[in-house]
Amino acid sequence: MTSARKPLMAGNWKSNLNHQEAVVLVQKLAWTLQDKKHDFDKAEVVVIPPFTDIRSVQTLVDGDHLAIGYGAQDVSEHDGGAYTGEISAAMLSKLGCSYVVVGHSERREHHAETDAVVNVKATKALAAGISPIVCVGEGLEVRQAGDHVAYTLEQVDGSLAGLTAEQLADVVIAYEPVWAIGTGEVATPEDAQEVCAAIRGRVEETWSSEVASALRILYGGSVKAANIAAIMAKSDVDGALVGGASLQPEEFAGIARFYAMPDLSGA
Ligand SMILES: O=C[C@H](O)COP(=O)(O)O
Repeated sequence: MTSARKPLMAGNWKSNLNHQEAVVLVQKLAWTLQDKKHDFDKAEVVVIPPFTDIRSVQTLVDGDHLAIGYGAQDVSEHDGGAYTGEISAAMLSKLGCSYVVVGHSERREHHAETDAVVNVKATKALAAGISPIVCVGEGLEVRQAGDHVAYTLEQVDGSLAGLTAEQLADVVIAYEPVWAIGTGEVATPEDAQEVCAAIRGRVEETWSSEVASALRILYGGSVKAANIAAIMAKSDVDGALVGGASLQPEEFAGIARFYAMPDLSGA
């Protein structure tokens, strides 16, 4: 991690927690971070609840002046109209969302989202003033074939196609090897660094070194308080997109406080 890029720890709750449980979790997270004197300059902390929880989280964050940010797990390709079930970027903006996850592997897999769809969603988010967290990453077969870098860079190319350098300033990329998501099978810090560095290199080639050096690239996949310090020690990893561990406030607070954690990797 380079100091010019503020680390971002984003907790993707996926389809977990109703709006009442959401309030309890965010309160516990805020108390834990406050108790441990978390330095928000050292890591931005963001929760990504289901749509139904966002209004409650907004009310809590605003009412208690919390430094915790929040976002959504998906956004519509459409601006509004006759698209039953879709949530537009303007709606998320009105709810105060700073971030939206686009192209999560679970949406790519279960909702057949292509890079072209992810590209439109990222563009809609940016137009509404919301930073897209664009997810990329390979499955196990691709990894075993040794094609993980090329595969992931193709997703980066397709998902970010046509965006300007100015737009890239508000984009976050999350590298999530699918085989490491929810499996307990964490990629090694070296695995994460290899692909995150390749992504940064591709962004430098396509845009510029200024854009690449300012871009935050997260790692995601079985991140825990016990392994985050080793992952964050890598120069091209700027944070984490956390699933399961973000549902436990103590654990997620420990991840956010990676800078105070011992590196237990033995590396
Ligand atoms: O969005 C988060 C990722 O899918 C990682 O999930 P996980 O930390 O449960 O492996």
